[in-house]
Amino acid sequence: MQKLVLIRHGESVWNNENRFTGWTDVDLSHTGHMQAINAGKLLAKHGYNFDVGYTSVLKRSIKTLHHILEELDHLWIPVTKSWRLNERFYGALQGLNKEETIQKYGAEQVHKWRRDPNELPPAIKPDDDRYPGKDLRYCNLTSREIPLTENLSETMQRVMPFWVETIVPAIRENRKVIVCAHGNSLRALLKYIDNLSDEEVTNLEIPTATPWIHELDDELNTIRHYYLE
Ligand SMILES: O=C(O)[C@H](O)COP(=O)(O)O
Repeated sequence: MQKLVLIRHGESVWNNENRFTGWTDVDLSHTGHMQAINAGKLLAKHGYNFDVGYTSVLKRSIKTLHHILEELDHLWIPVTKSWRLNERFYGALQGLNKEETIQKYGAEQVHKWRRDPNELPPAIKPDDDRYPGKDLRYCNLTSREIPLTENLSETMQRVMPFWVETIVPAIRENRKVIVCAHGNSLRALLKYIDNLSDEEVTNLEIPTATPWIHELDDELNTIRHYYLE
């Protein structure tokens, strides 16, 4: 039996301001830093340690993992950062306040944008300042890989190769793995590895900075999962 630890980043400044974030590189709030440190302390208290860590290329997730590894005195382990673990790209919603968006478009539409796996938020255009193609960290992506908007199914399509080609081989080599990512990239990952239905994934809400333990069998199917307390 292998234990895989998944964790969503701590509260970000825009989580706190209730704004759609997506690929915007927003920092952790003070609360977010504290949540991440506490998550590290909790993992330490339960005797966890890791051989390898994976995270996105967004600082709220990178810093959360860093805090955790610092608390475990494990800052030295290899950490791979990949755009494939980024939050879902929220298109033209990025930067908007979620409550104001509900007032403008209605609760039903906003719920669909947020939780329907097949609903696409309004797209940006490549001349938009929010276009990731303007950001150096994405310079090796093809134009097809750079999103203008994304639904959860598309997020799953880009998370999946990272799971299959990078994380799975590490688990098969018996390495102890922690993945620190985002609400929707983790939902996408779970949809794939646990074969969740659209309805199940729609109802899946992942709290910030709470270690989520997945016990896996030899085929890497989840036997059980729980949040560490
Ligand atoms: O990108 C965001 O705004 C959040 O990290 C996730 O938002 P959601 O819960 O509205 O999908």
